[in-house]
Amino acid sequence: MLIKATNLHRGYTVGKKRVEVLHGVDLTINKGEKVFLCGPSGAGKTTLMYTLAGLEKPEAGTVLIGDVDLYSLSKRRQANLRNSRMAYIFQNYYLLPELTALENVSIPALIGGRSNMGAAEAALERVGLGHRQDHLPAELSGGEQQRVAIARALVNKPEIIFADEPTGNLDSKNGEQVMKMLLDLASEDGSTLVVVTHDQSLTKYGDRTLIVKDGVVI
Ligand SMILES: Nc1ncnc2c1ncn2[C@@H]1O[C@H](COP(=O)(O)OP(=O)(O)OP(=O)(O)O)[C@@H](O)[C@H]1O
Repeated sequence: MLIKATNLHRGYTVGKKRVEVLHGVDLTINKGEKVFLCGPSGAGKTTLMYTLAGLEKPEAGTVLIGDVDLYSLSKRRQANLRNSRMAYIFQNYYLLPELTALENVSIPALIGGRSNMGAAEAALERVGLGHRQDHLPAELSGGEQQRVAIARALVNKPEIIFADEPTGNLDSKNGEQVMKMLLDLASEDGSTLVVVTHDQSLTKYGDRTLIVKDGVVI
């Protein structure tokens, strides 16, 4: 067991209205597993992933990462845990526009206090973009930008990669290529992968698909 969530609750209050999103979610994800979170729009997939990923504190319940109770840690220790053991990929890539592809990929190493351009170059090679390292994000296609974001996620060899609709902005052919690349590279490194997607046709590449519906995992 690498991730164990127990009885997670999360809702939002907007004005006077309360929306319950997670109603007591329990799940376990094993080391090296590739898990998709699917389900209808608004079901709470992103909320669940953010909660597992240390990005959104549940109102009740616990998230264990290995034997560490994530939200019982101080904010600083949570940040250290995220930086050292996790990586994130988002639908909108979130590359820094004024930095080159190579500089973007090197950021996680710089945050960790290690300047390692060699590792960043190697990660860009792994996603097939060694020849684009000096390009700015605006000079790359959507699929290429997401491959740079994948290289950035891989560069520190994280234990867990969380991806929120990583192919949501790509056409179906590009999306399938990018998803396959992400799964293959995570497998090579033995990383655990948690991916939110609404595209059920891509879930065949994973080990397990969890359906989020009405605030629970079914
Ligand atoms: N910060 C917020 N404030 C208020 N409501 C929110 C907030 N974040 C999410 N919600 C609500 O929580 C519910 C679940 O949102 P979430 O983004 O987790 O769903 P999802 O399954 O990922 O949806 P989609 O597939 O459409 O992205 C939605 O009804 C949404 O409006």
